[in-house]
Amino acid sequence: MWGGGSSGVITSVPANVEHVLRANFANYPKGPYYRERFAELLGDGIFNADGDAWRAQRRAATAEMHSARFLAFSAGTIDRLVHGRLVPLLTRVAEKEGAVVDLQDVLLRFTFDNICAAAFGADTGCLAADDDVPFARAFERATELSLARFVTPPFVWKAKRRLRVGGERELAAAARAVREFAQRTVDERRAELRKLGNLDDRCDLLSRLIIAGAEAGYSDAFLRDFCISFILAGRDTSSVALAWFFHLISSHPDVESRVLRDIRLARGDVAKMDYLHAALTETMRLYPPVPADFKEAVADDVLPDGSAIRAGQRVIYYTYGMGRDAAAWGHDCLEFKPERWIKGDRFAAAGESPFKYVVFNAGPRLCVGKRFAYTQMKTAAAAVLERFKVEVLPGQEVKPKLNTTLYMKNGLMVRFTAREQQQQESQLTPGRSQV
Ligand code: HEM
Repeated sequence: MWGGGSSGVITSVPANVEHVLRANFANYPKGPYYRERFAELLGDGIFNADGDAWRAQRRAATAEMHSARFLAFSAGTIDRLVHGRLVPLLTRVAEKEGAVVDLQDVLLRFTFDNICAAAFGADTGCLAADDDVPFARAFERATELSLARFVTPPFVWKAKRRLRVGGERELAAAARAVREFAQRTVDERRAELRKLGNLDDRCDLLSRLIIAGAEAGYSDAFLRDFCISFILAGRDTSSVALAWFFHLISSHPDVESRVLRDIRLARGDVAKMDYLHAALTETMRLYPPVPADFKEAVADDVLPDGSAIRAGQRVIYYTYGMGRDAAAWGHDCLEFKPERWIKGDRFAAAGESPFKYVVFNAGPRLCVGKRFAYTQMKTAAAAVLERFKVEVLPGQEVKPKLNTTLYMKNGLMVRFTAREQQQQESQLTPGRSQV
């Protein structure tokens, strides 16, 4: 990449990916190229860290996120947001004659609120707000401007950073706003602990880490960076997956019927929604929220397919291409078929190498939020689909945006119709199909 100031190999071969992500893990950290570009926003947070700093945060994150306490708490935050804010908002849209909404935008607001509630115990209120929320806006700008560094020659953005001009000046301000918000939340939570003597009523990650930190000695910077990394990792990925899911469902009525049946049979227990789980998994095979990712080699190496890698070069693995490879998925690899993931009537990924489907990464740096993400996506999809028929407006161009997250470039304009209303209308209008 001439502009980006780096070189390397791009691959979609599962054996190469397994080599990088697991077999020779120590040789492929995120590396300085990544760290430098995200330094202002992420500091030493888990998403940006390698070595001991990464290991310490990974251990803390895994212990907390797999605890029964956090699982119950996060399911509660998801439920409250879905039923207390998302469904009422969509009901208002459905009630307005002819109203159209950008579903991707609504979902992005939902997941931002959700990840902030889980990470900080903070109510950012994006779903309820008519306008942009300053913290969310600062976070978005800081992310966009950090990513711009990946495609700008280093001497250009480094000179702008030194001179504090243009996008670099804006990045410094946006990252400062994010870090100040995070620091304020840490200060307030520590003050609450001093006042009450405990944080027993709080189950968010920050509060649990403050308690755990009494022994482990986590600094304010550790806590702040950890939470910011979590927001970056968890804010947009599940919303774009959901947006692509609704898009695919709208053109596959047979899949929609099976999803609805699955939702009804599960009676509100998302763990039992196997077909919905499969439909989301299949959506992300075709539209992975993180379409490509990379690691940087510490020492010279040779990949299993014979490609030579020099120290400092990057290995980019192309998740989007891997999901659409006939060699891995068969001649129907471009078709949306959730049945691929069903054995009997249960979801089954068994037999699939985790290095063939690297949507959540694989190996020691597997996504920590995978379970959270599925609960969140299934709860939201079930609540929406059982109440509304989602009609994607015809004539719009739905296509991916060139970005590190697979957003829809122009959003997804949809209309909602309440299911009961839709049933009445289809009884009155002969020929209109009923789901
Ligand atoms: C559909 C939704 C999601 C997808 C597809 C996804 C995908 C990924 C991928 C590809 C990575 C590896 C990134 C890298 O190493 O470069 C990752 C890491 C991570 N994800 Fe997710 N993610 C999702 C949702 C979430 C959520 C909701 C959270 C938080 C609750 C989360 C937390 C994390 C964290 C903390 C890491 C860093 C792990 C580490 O480096 O050890 N993710 N995710």
